[in-house]
Amino acid sequence: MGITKQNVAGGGGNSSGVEVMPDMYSASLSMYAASLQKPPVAPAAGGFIKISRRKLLKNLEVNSAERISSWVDSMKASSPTHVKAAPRSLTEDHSSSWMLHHPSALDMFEQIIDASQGKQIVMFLDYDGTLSPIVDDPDQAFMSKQMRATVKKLARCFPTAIVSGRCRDKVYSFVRLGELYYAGSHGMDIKGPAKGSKYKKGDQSVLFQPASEFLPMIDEVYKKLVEKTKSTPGAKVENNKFCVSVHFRRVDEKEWTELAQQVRSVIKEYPELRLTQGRKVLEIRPTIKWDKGKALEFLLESLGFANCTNVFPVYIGDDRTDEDAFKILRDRGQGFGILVSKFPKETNASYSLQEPEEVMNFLRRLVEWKRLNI
Ligand SMILES: O=P(O)(O)OC[C@H]1O[C@H](O[C@H]2O[C@H](CO)[C@@H](O)[C@H](O)[C@H]2O)[C@H](O)[C@@H](O)[C@@H]1O
Repeated sequence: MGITKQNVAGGGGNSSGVEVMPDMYSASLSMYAASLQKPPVAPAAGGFIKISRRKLLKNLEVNSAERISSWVDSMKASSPTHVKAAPRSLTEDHSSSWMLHHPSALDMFEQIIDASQGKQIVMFLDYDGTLSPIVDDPDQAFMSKQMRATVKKLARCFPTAIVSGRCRDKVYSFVRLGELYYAGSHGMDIKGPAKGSKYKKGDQSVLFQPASEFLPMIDEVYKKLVEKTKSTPGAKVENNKFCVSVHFRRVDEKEWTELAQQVRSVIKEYPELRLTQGRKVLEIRPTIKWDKGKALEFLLESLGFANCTNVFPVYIGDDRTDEDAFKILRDRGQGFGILVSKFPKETNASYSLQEPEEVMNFLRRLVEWKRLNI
């Protein structure tokens, strides 16, 4: 394998180890950028920056308040109710121009197949919001029987991997298909098929966990977050093994600032961790240079397609964390990403699908095309 532990170690967040990925709709983007680009203070003679303790504490407080406020702006921006607040005509114009650049993968099916001709299609599927509809309770995010049957057939036709922010065991308990590759914890926990995949390489099953030394820390942070957020009604902390999710889908918007402060008060003690955001969820993970994009490259390599030109990876996902994988495909100029979204979003994906039902239809068409073209 060309990917080692050494080249995944290293910082991914800013100097405080905390990074929020802001949403395109948010005015917070510029505020966030500005907060990262504060003019440097000129050092005094001798290389020291002279600053009184009182001023230092005051600065820390202000920075912390700014950071909390940019988190909350970003939390609001990721909520469709805020996105819909734009004037209707503007939304419609934006929407149709977005669809021109990211057409439906179902409408473009023939063109997609033409582009893949002669190449090995490899399928990468996100779970929540892609294979299963978004629901209020993360423990109830089941995929339908029909979707499961479709993914099973898909895996007979093409090498297939599930790439999820969830803990690998949890996503496996939802999907229950032993013939797939699974990358849990945003790609930080990769395992090859347990049984009967014709795409399995060799006898050994792949197992790759680039963040294993963070396990005790993540466990500790999970417990602290559970304790800290228990006073916020609706907050739910999920242990995803190599990362932790703090859900605010069921938290009243008036409590979001309080929740952000609670999360910040825990993770400020851990510069080795960073914060990113998904759909109504704050995600805390190690600052190693590893994400769903790196997991995609690792899996292609494991499948024997490291330097191949005749491979055609297709990645389908709905979340900000899936953008890392879309970008890898765009940069490699191989295959493409499909964003699952009902709303226009800034994305590196080439095509779009509106919801898991459309994802299932797209996968069924792939299976049918393969059946007719063996
Ligand atoms: O990479 P994914 O498979 O998309 O995982 C990302 C997060 O998905 C889950 O949360 C999301 O789905 C929940 C169930 O529909 C929903 O309640 C929540 O608001 C969404 O953010 C999962 O629970 C998280 O741990 C994952 O990080």
